Amino acid sequence: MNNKKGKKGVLLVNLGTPDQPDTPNVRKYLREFLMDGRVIDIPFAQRWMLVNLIIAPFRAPKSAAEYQKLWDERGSPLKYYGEDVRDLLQKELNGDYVVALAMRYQNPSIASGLDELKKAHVSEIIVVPLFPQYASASTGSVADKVMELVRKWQIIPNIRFINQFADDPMFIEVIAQRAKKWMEQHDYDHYLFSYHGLPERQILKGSVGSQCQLGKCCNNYHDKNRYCYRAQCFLTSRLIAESLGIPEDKYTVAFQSRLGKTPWIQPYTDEKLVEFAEKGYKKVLAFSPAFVSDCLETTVEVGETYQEQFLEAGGERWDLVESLNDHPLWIECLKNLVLEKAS
Ligand SMILES: C=CC1=C(C)c2cc3[nH]c(cc4nc(cc5[nH]c(cc1n2)c(C)c5CCC(=O)O)C(CCC(=O)O)=C4C)c(C)c3C=C
Ligand SMILES: [Fe+2]
Ligand SMILES: [Fe+2]
Repeated sequence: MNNKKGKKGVLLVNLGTPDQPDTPNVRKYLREFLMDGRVIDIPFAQRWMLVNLIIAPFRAPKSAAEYQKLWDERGSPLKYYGEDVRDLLQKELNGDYVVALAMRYQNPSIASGLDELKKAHVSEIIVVPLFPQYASASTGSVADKVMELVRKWQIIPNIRFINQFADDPMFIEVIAQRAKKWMEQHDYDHYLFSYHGLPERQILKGSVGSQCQLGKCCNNYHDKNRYCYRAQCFLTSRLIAESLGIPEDKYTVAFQSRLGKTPWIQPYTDEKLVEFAEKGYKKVLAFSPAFVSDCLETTVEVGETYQEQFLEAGGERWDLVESLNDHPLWIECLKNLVLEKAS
């Protein structure tokens, strides 16, 4: 080999999606997903009973119906945009890099992505969990799985994890550009930044030295709450709002998709949207900046379910800013993260 340093590998990892939008495939996906101890962080036996006897059997048919709304001729957007982004990033990085795509749950698996990189004899692996804000249930789980697999290798290459990019200027810029298209066409009364929720205890468990007191600390992002998911969500929202000239009193940060009975981080999106209608807001533009591609949580939950609820509560217009998907600046942003270049 001429190049003594060898190629470097990039492993892009998103959450995962069912193979098909039918009940058996959704059940299989939910089982793998929710049996992850970083997602449902309770003792194994309790988790097993909750997932296998309650959530998977009852939730699977309902979720499958939602997935059918999401599916299009190319399948699940989370997967096909992942494939597009992998191919575009491979073109952008020169031949010194091999880019592989993996999903934390279901397919293509992290094991198959790592295998691809191993076969390419990469000297280093850069793992990019496709979650802008760090959470143990998403980013942490990807790192956990990669380490579980790689620790069995005879030769362990250098590995670098990109743990968050909540304030990356190019990431912010793509969302702002997508939003401008809507803002040029409509005069919105209010803007909503809706993020995937988390059980409160998961944030508190990561709060070293108890610096994170939910609701009190998250507006202020600093080195001690750097990995507080809620604080990062506020940070992303503030940066997008600043970039679009949206004043503080015209936007709200909220959290969606709670599961189970324990408290999740607040405020809750479904409660906020009713409050918006009660306050007389007629036109709302929603952002989903926890997701890099359109998926069930964005297109169906925010774009359809919350839209219906807002209109029923008296609102007149509810639009959703598309995710980063295959935007050229998003590919540029990933390239910079991999090359450790400032955006
Ligand atoms: C921002 C990243 C995500 C975090 C953090 C996260 C935590 C988390 N999720 C659940 C439960 C469910 N999430 C579901 C779908 C889903 N979640 C994310 C991302 C994060 N989840 C995405 C991108 C998706 C959509 C995937 C797709 O195929 O489009 C689902 C399945 C759908 C449903 O039945 O509603 C569940 C369940 C928990 C419990 C949790 C943290 C504790
Ligand atoms: Fe989720
Ligand atoms: Fe916090």
